[in-house]
Formats: sequence, C-alpha cells, structure tokens
Amino acid sequence: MTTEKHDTLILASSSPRRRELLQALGIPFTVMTSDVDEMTAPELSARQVVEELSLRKARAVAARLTEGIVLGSDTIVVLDGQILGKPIDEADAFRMLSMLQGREHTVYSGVALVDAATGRSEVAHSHTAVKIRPLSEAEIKSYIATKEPMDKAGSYAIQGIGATIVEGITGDYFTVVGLPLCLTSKLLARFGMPIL
Ligand SMILES: Cc1cn([C@H]2C[C@H](O)[C@@H](COP(=O)(O)OP(=O)(O)OP(=O)(O)O)O2)c(=O)[nH]c1=O
Repeated sequence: MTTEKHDTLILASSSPRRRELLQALGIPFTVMTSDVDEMTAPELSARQVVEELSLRKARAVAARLTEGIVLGSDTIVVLDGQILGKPIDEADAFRMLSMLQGREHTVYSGVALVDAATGRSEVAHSHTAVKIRPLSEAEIKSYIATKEPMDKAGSYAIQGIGATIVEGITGDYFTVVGLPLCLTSKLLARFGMPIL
C-alpha cells in the first residue's frame, strides 16, 4: 500500500494575525486571499454569519485549486444583538468604542475547512465574552490615533494596545484575536492533519 503525503494546507486570509496564529501550530501552509468580506443578512444569527463567511472565504479559494485543504475564518463583535465588523473610518471606530466601553460584548469567530479536491467541507465557531473598561472620549480618540483599531472587528485589538482597555475575558483568547486554535486543530484532525 502506498502512503500518501498529507494535503497541503492553504490559509484563505489576508489577515496577518491569522497567518501568525496558524504559524504557531507549526504546520506548513501557503496563503491565498479571497475577495469575500462583509455580508448583510439580518435574518442570520451571529453564529450563522461567521460560519457562512468562513465557508465562503474557504470555498472562494478552493474553487481556484484542484487539491489542498483550504481554511477560511471570520470574526465579528456582537453587542446587544448588533454586529460590529471592521470600522469604515475613524468616526465609525469612535462610534463602536463608545458603545463597547464599560460593557461586556461577545466575539464570534468561525473556522471552515474545504477539501478542494472533493468539495467536502466542515465549519464550526466559538465565542468569547470580553469586558471593556470605561473609557473617556479623550481615551477613545487617543486609541484611534494609534490607527490600531482601523482593520479590526469592533475597532480594537486585544493583542495590541487594546490589551490596556480589556478588563477580562470569558472563553478562548484566540477566538478574539481572529483564529480559534483549539477548534482549528480539531477540524484539521478530521481532515487527516492532526497537530499532535
Ligand atoms: C476583536 C479583534 C479582532 N481582530 C481582527 C481579526 C480579523 O483580522 C479582523 C476581523 O475581520 P475579518 O473580516 O474576520 O478578517 P480580515 O478581513 O482581517 O481577513 P480575511 O477576511 O482576509 O481573513 O479583526 C483582532 O486582530 N483583534 C481583536 O481583538
């Protein structure tokens, strides 16, 4: 019997955070980007939105390949049932941080794997509660001036200067940064790519 080589892993993401997090698992992968990003579907729950977007990102890249396991992911911030994605400008970042300050919200991250050769797919999500400390207008403006909030869901980065505004979390840290690693490793194992 011949032993086949593992499929190549392809990360369907332009996010430097996702690249760094996946690198931490120690498996080789290549990066390809897709155009899929936001979607407006008020009838979908937060869980459905991140799972659907993760799948769309993975499928868009898988469609350009004949083989390989493609990983797509998506992250959103949810407060009072309202989805906060990436800010469109500084005023939008100010609006989001004003809403989030002094309160707890939930971050949802989806992970999808698609086998480009067969079309087989699996998708899952995880969520983490995050408490942001009370912030003055001056503090919010000062944080936005660092530019860090501008490409992050909810307009903050827990892994950066944003760590100084996070009072605590309940759940998986990596779900907040943008790629739930425990969940990702479980899905990879199901596609014959165990990490351990
Ligand atoms: C809440 C939070 C989000 N984020 C980031 C993770 C994601 O990159 C981004 C959410 O946007 P996404 O649309 O999930 O991802 P992306 O557009 O950056 O990358 P791609 O679609 O190509 O995979 O917010 C942080 O880096 N830190 C945080 O604390």
